Formats: sequence, C-alpha cells, structure tokens
Amino acid sequence: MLTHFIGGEPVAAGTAFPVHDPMTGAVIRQVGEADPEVVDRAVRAAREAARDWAALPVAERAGWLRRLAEGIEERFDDLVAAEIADTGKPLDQTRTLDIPRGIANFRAFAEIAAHRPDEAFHLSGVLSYTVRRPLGVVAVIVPWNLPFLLMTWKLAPALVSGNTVVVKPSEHTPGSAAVFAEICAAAGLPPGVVNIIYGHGSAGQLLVEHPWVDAVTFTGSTGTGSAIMKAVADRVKPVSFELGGKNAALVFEDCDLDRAVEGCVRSVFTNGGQVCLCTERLYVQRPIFEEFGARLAARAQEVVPQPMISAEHREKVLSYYALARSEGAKVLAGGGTPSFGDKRDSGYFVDPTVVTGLSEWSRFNREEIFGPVCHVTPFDTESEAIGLANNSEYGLAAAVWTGGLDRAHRVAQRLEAGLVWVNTWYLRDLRTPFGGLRLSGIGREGGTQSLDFYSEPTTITIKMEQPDA
Ligand SMILES: NC(=O)C1=CN([C@@H]2O[C@H](COP(=O)(O)OP(=O)(O)OC[C@H]3O[C@@H](n4cnc5c(N)ncnc54)[C@H](O)[C@@H]3O)[C@@H](O)[C@H]2O)C=CC1
Ligand SMILES: O=C(O)/C=C/C=C(\O)C(=O)O
Repeated sequence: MLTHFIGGEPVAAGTAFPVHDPMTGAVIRQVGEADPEVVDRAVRAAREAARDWAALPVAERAGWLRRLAEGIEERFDDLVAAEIADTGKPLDQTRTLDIPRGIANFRAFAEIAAHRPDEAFHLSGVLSYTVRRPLGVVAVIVPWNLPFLLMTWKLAPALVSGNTVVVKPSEHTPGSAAVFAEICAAAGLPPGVVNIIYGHGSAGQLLVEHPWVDAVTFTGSTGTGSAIMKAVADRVKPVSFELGGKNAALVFEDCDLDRAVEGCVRSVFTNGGQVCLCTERLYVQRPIFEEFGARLAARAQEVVPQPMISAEHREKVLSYYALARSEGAKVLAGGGTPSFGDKRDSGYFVDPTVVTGLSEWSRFNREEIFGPVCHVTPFDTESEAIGLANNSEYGLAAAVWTGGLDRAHRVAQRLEAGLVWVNTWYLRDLRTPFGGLRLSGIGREGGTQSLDFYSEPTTITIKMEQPDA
C-alpha cells in the first residue's frame, strides 16, 4: 500500500482505496485514505519545520530546489512510469512535457527567487523598503490531468519563498508524488518541509480547513474551488485558484490553414482534451469554414485516443456527446467510443469528436467538458468573433490564428482571457502570469506572481533626521 510521507518518514495509515489504470480499468495500486489524524500529523510536521526553513537565506532554499531538480533527473524513468501507470498518457508526452516541466519548475523558481530585488522608495528623508516573509504552511491540492507538472509548479515557488507544504495529489494519480517523496528523502530535505498525504476530496477538505494551514493553492474544477473557498472563509485564508475553462480559438480566413488545422488538433486533443487550456469552442471565418471543419474532422479520426482518467469522467464526457445530439448538433467526427479488440476495451476511452450546428447558448457550448471534443461555429466579422469568444462565464485561455499582424494584436488585446496565444498554443514561459478570469480562477501564478502569492510583504519605513544646517 502507498504510504503517506510525513516529517520525512513513510506513514502507513488509513483505509485502503484502489487506483485504476485508465488504459485497462485494472487496479494497479492500493492507497491509504488520509483521515483526520493523518491530516493533523502532516500539518503539525509542516508547522514544526516552518521556522527553520523560513530562516534559511533564499539562496540556500534555491540550492535545495536545484538539488530536487537533480533528484528528479536521477529518478526520471521511475517518474515517467508512475505517471503513465496512473494516467495512461503517451510515453512521448510524458518524457517531453510532464516530467521535464517538473525539473524546469524547480530550476526556474530557484533563479527567479534568487535574483528578485526587494523594493525601496526614498522620498524627502523617508526611506521605505519592503521585505517579504513566507505565509507558513501551504496546502497544495493537485488534480489528475498533469499531476507532476502541476504539483511541482506550486511546490517550487512555495518552498523557495520559505513555506513548508502539505500536498494532496488527486486520488486518481498518487504515483508520481510517491516517487517525489522518495526524492525528497534521498536528497536529505529537512523533515517536514514537504509532506504528502493521499485521499479523496474529503481528505483535501480536512487539509484546507485545518487551523494551522495558512494558505491554499488549488488547480481543478470550479465547483471544487468554490467548495474550498467556503471551507476557508471563516479563517480568511489566502487562496490561489486555477480552475476550469471553456476556451475559444478564432480562425481567420487570412491564416496559414495547414498550421491552423494542426494547431487546433493539438489544442483540442492533447492529453485527451484533459488540460484546462484545451480548446472546446472553435470559431472559423465563413469563407474557410467548410474546408476547415472537414480537415479538422479528418484529422480527429487519425488522432490516437487517450483514455479519460476514470470511468466516471468517461461517463461525463459521453453524456456531453449525447447532449450534443439531443441539442441538435451535427457530428463531423467521432461521437462514440473506440473499439480496440484488446485489453483497452475495458479502459476509459472516448472518440476524439468534432461537432457543429449548436447555438452559443446550448449547454454543450457553455459548460466545461474536459474531453477530446470541440464545437465549430462560423463567423463573418472580426468583432462578431471577439463577441462570440468572450461570451463565456470562463476566461482562461484563447488562441488566434491569423496572418495579419495588426489583427493579431487587435484581437488578442480584446479577448477576455488570462492567456492568449497567436498562431500557436500552449507555449509557456514560466516567468509570465498564468491564470484566468471569472469562473476560471482567482489570482495568477508564474514568475514573481507566484512568489507574491506565497509570501506577505512587510513595509519598513525609516525617517532620517536631517543635520542642522
Ligand atoms: N484544471 C482544470 O481545469 C481541471 C478541471 N477538472 C474538471 O473537474 C471535473 C471533476 O474532476 P475531479 O477529479 O473531481 O476534479 P476536482 O477539482 O474535484 O479535484 C481536484 C483535486 O481537488 C481535490 N478535492 C476535491 N474536493 C475537494 C474539497 N472539497 N476540498 C479540497 N480538495 C478537494 C481532489 O481530491 C483532487 O485532488 C472534471 O470532469 C473536469 O471537468 C478536473 C481537473 C482539472
Ligand atoms: O502550467 C502549465 O503549463 C499547465 C497548466 C495546466 C493546468 O493548470 C490544467 O490543465 O489544469
């Protein structure tokens, strides 16, 4: 049974629950569910480690981040295997994105923190300067779609800012976190600086509610973000939320069509559509609408299906396929489940799917589906396209495909989204702000924005007496 990692030690506790391989549905491991005692023990361990960790110079904490990055490199293949076992991700993606981003997250935040200047203001003999102090114990709640990438995205800036952490990975994907616990232990990271506990949402709720948890960083569904906000409201804990999306792509007739089709294939189908940044609403200018729709549909039929994370999530995605039909959609590709003739037939697969013909106000076009599926709508003018894209309760990401430089800037600046890509998708610079508007979240992480969230400023003001003339 997978053990929790508390105070630098493995802790076997809690009722066992199974983790399934999404490729086949088979049970691949048993994990102990964190109960109130386990949660309390983990938070206490983090609290006990907090003072010494916070007292280290930032350069030393940055050094620890670099050592953890080296540890990840040494255990690269084990991390790849654990991530694939839990998620069914393709080997190539796991080797080039998920695990390397863990290394990059630690290295990037080591540099950003080590070289960040403090602010100082001088005015008429008054000097004010700002120092930043850690928040204390941070709860890190991670989803299942990019488990290692997102855990390390939060851990690295939290740690380098001087916080200690209790991480709760998703109940579906504990494997890479368990390898990371071994990496922390092997590196000799001081006990209690990183604690990892496993369990379902109820364990996450116990964690965020714990009175000694000072802040919560969460990536996942908007509904869970809202539940966490309610749970921490009485203690007014700071939260950083990266939530859902219903992301639009705008394809203009002046685009490079080959590049736009391939870009949209990537933005709709990567990771089986299970990335918060994936495109679910495509708006295509009328002169190229038919050709674009036909080419996207043809490519969708060539995409190798990736499993959904769980049987429940597969049912959810399939319920949207049924909803599209009942709302009157025309299915251009997919719409069902693939058949392989092998063990994958008991896995959690759905067809890569493209539909058209629905109104902007249909549930299909308004709710986050989180699967390999998009709806394609024609538009005539630039301002119509912008209005359609912005007609959403979410505001996470958007993509613009155009050959016009002026149009690219004009449209990108009017899109109501935290992230806009032009003629590309999911190109990341870890120093840039990352997050969304409205139901897509609260706050931004990335670069100094992460460091700001994981610390509090104290302003120190000194009045300098002037010597007598
Ligand atoms: N980044 C994103 O946009 C993501 C969106 N989703 C969406 O959410 C839907 C549901 O997927 P779930 O796995 O249920 O995601 P979720 O948002 O419920 O789970 C994410 C994490 O939050 C934890 N959690 C759940 N309830 C909690 C609570 N009350 N307090 C503290 N932690 C809690 C879970 O155990 C998991 O570690 C998906 O169908 C998808 O539409 C899921 C994952 C990521
Ligand atoms: O930081 C990234 O590169 C990707 C982030 C993706 C999510 O937050 C998500 O899919 O939930």
